[in-house]
Amino acid sequence: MSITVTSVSKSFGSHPALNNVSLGIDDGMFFVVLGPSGCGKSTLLRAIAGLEPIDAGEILLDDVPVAHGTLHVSPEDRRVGVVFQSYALWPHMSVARNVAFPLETAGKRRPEVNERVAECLETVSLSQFAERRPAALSGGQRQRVALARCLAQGAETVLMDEPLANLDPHLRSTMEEELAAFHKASGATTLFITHDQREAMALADQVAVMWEGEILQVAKPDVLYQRPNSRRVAGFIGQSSLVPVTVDKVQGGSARVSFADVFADVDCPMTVKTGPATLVLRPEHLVLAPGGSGFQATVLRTVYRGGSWDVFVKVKGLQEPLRMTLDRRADPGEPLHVSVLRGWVLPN
Ligand SMILES: Nc1ncnc2c1ncn2[C@@H]1O[C@H](COP(=O)(O)OP(=O)(O)OP(=O)(O)O)[C@@H](O)[C@H]1O
Repeated sequence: MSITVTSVSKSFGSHPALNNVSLGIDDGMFFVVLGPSGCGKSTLLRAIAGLEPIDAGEILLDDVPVAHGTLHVSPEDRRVGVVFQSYALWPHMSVARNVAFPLETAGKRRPEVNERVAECLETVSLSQFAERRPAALSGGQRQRVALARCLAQGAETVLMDEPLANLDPHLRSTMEEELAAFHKASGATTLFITHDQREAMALADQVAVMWEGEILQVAKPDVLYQRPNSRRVAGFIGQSSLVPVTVDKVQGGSARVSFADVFADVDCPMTVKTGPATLVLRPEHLVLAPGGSGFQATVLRTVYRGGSWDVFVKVKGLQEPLRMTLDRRADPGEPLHVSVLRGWVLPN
């Protein structure tokens, strides 16, 4: 099922939770909405599910309007499954019954239901808890029951609101793999909401970065990382140093830039012109230069990351330190020779 959101706005009192939001999700896509707490992610998901009426704009499912003007198609008639952060389980039913319930109400036969429930509980590693009540489960386990229920329904479109939020890191990455495998096997269009950029990068075909009710950029994860369209996206996705530079020369998608006494050839959007600009340097864009080449930098502080060190270096003429990753220890005060391998000039 494809999802098209066009110029959707929604306010709570005078607070705009969604401000002119537009996005297109193709049939079968794994689409992640990424943004900090309170930016409007859940409101967007609820609007698509039909749980929140919108003030303006239009929402189409498979090119059919479900919200527009006075039209508001009810959630039951939108054929989308929703997994919430708060698990919404029936407390008086066992785990297995919670998962089976939507299949039973859809009129599936008992052997088929049992088989499907067993499969889905296996997927979320909860087979041994099938007869427990939700109250006797941990938060993470309840979340997995909610996921299993959604998987069991085989919904054509699944909307997930931070479904992995309460899981410990190990289980979280297992569940990420399960979700990716489920998505591949089912082909269900998936809208996944998270504030965790690592999760977004791992799962998404496309990521929309959201900030204060607006969509800042929609792109594939690698494009978002390598070619952010603004300081905000560059700062929100991955680690970066934002360096004020002068663009001296532009040719196609590359630019020669200078800052302090440093010259570097980097990537840039076609729209960039010569003059002042901001350069995004990821830690891996900076490397130790061989044999005293490159420019001089002094180590300010280091943080051990298990196998590598985050190193913050001071460069004469730059106000902010640059961040790089080294595979050896470097001590504060140590002089380094550094060169710029790559970089990305932000659009003006
Ligand atoms: N029913 C409501 N009444 C009033 N304000 C609301 C309501 N629902 C959401 N808001 C406000 O709208 C804004 C967006 O909320 P929303 O839940 O969509 O954010 P979010 O990005 O999903 O946050 P989180 O990651 O913390 O769940 C917030 O400022 C929130 O306080």
